[in-house]
Amino acid sequence: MASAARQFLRTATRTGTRNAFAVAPRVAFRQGGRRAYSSEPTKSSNSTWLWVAGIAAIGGGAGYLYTQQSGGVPKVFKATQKDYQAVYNEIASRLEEKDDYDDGSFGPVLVRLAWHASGTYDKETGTGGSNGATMRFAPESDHGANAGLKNARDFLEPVKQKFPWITYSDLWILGGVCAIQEMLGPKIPYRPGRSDKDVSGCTPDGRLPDASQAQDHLRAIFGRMGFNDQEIVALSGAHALGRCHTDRSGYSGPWTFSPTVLTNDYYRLLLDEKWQWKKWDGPKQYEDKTTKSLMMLPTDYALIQDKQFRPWVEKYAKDNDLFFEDFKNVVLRLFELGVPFAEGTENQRWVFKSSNDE
Ligand code: HEM
Repeated sequence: MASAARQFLRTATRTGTRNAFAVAPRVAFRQGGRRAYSSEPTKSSNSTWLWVAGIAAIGGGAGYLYTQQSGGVPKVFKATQKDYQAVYNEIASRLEEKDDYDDGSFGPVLVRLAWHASGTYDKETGTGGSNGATMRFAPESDHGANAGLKNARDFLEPVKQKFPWITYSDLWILGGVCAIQEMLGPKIPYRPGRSDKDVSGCTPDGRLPDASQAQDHLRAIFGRMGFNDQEIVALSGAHALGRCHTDRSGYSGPWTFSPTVLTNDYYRLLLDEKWQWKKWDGPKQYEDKTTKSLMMLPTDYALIQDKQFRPWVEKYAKDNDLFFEDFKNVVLRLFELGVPFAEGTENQRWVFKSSNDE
């Protein structure tokens, strides 16, 4: 099913089926009901749940200890892989159910939330990163780069209500992992262990990339997180997913014809299509000359203009398996930036079962 769906979409893109992205959500997610939730501000802090311990090797398996204050008597709950898989399954079924958003899925905006939670990391000071979930608070929630991510936080809030023992920071990253896997991307191994910080942990504005810039800026921003050229190109492949919104970033449109399925089409389209400046009142962005329905940001286009980046674009355009392998490795690192995991847990990552597994 997974490969059939991908094959269909790849064929649709190659043969120029222009309504392919209208079809994509039907392939990745089935029809479902609708409910409305709101999470802001963080009224559902884990006031009754106190995170008390890091990873504990108990009975041969990794677990997390939480206490619930119930009538003054603390009860200990040890979350295991099975418990995190249950959270994964809940996110996956909500993705399938709530298919009336954007191109038919909350998946892309969940990936963006996990990335923006992580991408504030600064290796020099050790600040920022996916530990903390400080985007729950202003000023970080109001940073221009985070416009629209309330949709993702609200989407995950009922999951937090159902599984109050999970921290927001572990949940947001699990949301990204789940979305990538459910959109037919590679399995992303996962480690829990993030704890939530208060408003004082908010990072300063300006740590996330500015799409109007070029290669020097990309190297400065991603270098600050500890990533090299190859990793910058591999991470950018996430733009196969989702779209730009004029009321968020100011930019407009999707990068590929199948924005709810992860493929290497971003690289193929970058190389194969002719790109021209879009004539409009909005910020400078590229559009494809053939259909004028796809877009590239100046930072995306920089990947084929730069001599060191371009060979990686060419490699990933030719080889989807290589892209998936490199994407898995770099996203795993991105999602763990700034997290003080307990020693000895490097080899204790979990791989969750996807709903599309055989
Ligand atoms: C290379 C530097 C990057 C820049 C300048 C950039 C910029 C942007 C912009 C301007 C948008 C549109 C936001 C909107 O209007 O809703 C966007 C969307 C998105 N970005 Fe990036 N991004 C970068 C890297 C990444 C990385 C590393 C990832 C993940 C690994 C990522 C994942 C996404 C996703 C999935 C969306 C679609 C969100 C949606 O559909 O709501 N981006 N990005």
